[in-house]
Amino acid sequence: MTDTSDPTDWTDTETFQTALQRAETIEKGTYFEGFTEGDTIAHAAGRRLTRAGNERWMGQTLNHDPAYWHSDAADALDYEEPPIHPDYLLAAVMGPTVEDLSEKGGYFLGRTDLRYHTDAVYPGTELGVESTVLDRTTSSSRPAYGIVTWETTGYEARTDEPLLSYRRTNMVPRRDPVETDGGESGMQAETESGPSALPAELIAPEGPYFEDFRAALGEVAGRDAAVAYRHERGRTQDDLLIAGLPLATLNTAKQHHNAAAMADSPSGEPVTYGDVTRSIALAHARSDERTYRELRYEDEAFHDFVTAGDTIYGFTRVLEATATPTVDLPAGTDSDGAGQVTFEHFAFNQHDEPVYSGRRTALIETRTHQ
Ligand SMILES: CC(C)(COP(=O)(O)OP(=O)(O)OC[C@H]1O[C@@H](n2cnc3c(N)ncnc32)[C@H](O)[C@@H]1OP(=O)(O)O)[C@@H](O)C(=O)NCCC(=O)NCCSC(=O)C[C@H](O)C(=O)O
Repeated sequence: MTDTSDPTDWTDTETFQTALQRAETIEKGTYFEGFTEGDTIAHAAGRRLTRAGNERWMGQTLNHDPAYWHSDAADALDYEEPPIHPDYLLAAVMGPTVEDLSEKGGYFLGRTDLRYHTDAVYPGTELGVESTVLDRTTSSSRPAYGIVTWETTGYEARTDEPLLSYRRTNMVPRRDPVETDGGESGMQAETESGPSALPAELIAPEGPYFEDFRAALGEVAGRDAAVAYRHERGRTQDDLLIAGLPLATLNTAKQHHNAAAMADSPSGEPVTYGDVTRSIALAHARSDERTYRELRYEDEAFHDFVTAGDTIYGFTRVLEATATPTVDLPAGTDSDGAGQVTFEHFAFNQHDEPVYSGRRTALIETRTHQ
């Protein structure tokens, strides 16, 4: 029987605070010491992908490509129906991994070898997600942290069909830090080492088609010049971007939604989820090109925090353009009417400081694609 004669007033503030000090916390997440190379982790069930979730992500990040919500536009890009946007798919795959891999906090440092395995993913897909610990190493600059790399695969849970995979690296807090994190950001280090030499001339392509990127590369070939340009749009960080979008993908990292916990962190406040920052910069770039398919991403890195009120802009460098794809195409992708372009994209803030960079290979429509 329940004892109703408890003399303790648990709602008395002093009593309650004492209880909080004495009580054990049932923890979430995994410290660095909890990861063993080679271990595979099956994450909790992922989201059932919906048009509403897709459109919320796309609308807020300025990925306003109608192929992902309008049937005629989808048909023009050879889709059966408007598919799930690749950036939303990526965030929805990473979301359920956070509880197991990165909820303890620490920095999302970067990701590489992101590949899409299938031409399109449609609403109604139910995600399954699995990760393997590839590497764990002590951080020499921050003894309070270790550095862990995982390989993650997102698949259709009912058929086991792989949808995408990537390798992600985070700093992960150690259970027993030997030192607190007082390190400075990567941008500070870069400033101290001084600017590196740029090509004498930066030019922009004349249009958004494959031929325009190839012509621009032809123009700079053999000269002290590069195809590199900025995109005009910016997106200021608000609560929906910082807390709303990651929570909608099941991303439980406290960095994005717990202001009290973040008050004691180096940023002093919640920070934007790396994949939101990235998606905004990519949206700016995509608005100046005729994207046909996303193929792969390499060497993505997050260089500095993004917080409320920061405005994210995009900058693009064009590295290569080939009429015939040189990378493996996702199953079912037909590259007719498109050429392969490799870009380096940057997100930067209102102080012109880069906060994200990554290499992206995509199929870009040719002028003749109907
Ligand atoms: C994180 C930073 C503060 C680091 O700054 P700085 O110390 O100047 O940079 P270093 O280049 O020296 O890197 C520190 C150590 O980390 C290793 N490192 C860095 N990048 C990688 C990588 N891609 N792969 C492997 N290892 C990497 C370096 O080798 C250094 O190692 P060591 O010398 O042994 O210590 C600064 O970069 C920063 O502030 N970045 C922004 C971070 C951020 O805001 N990320 C996105 C938001 S957080 C998020 O999205 C969380 C997400 O939800 C999740 O759950 O993951």
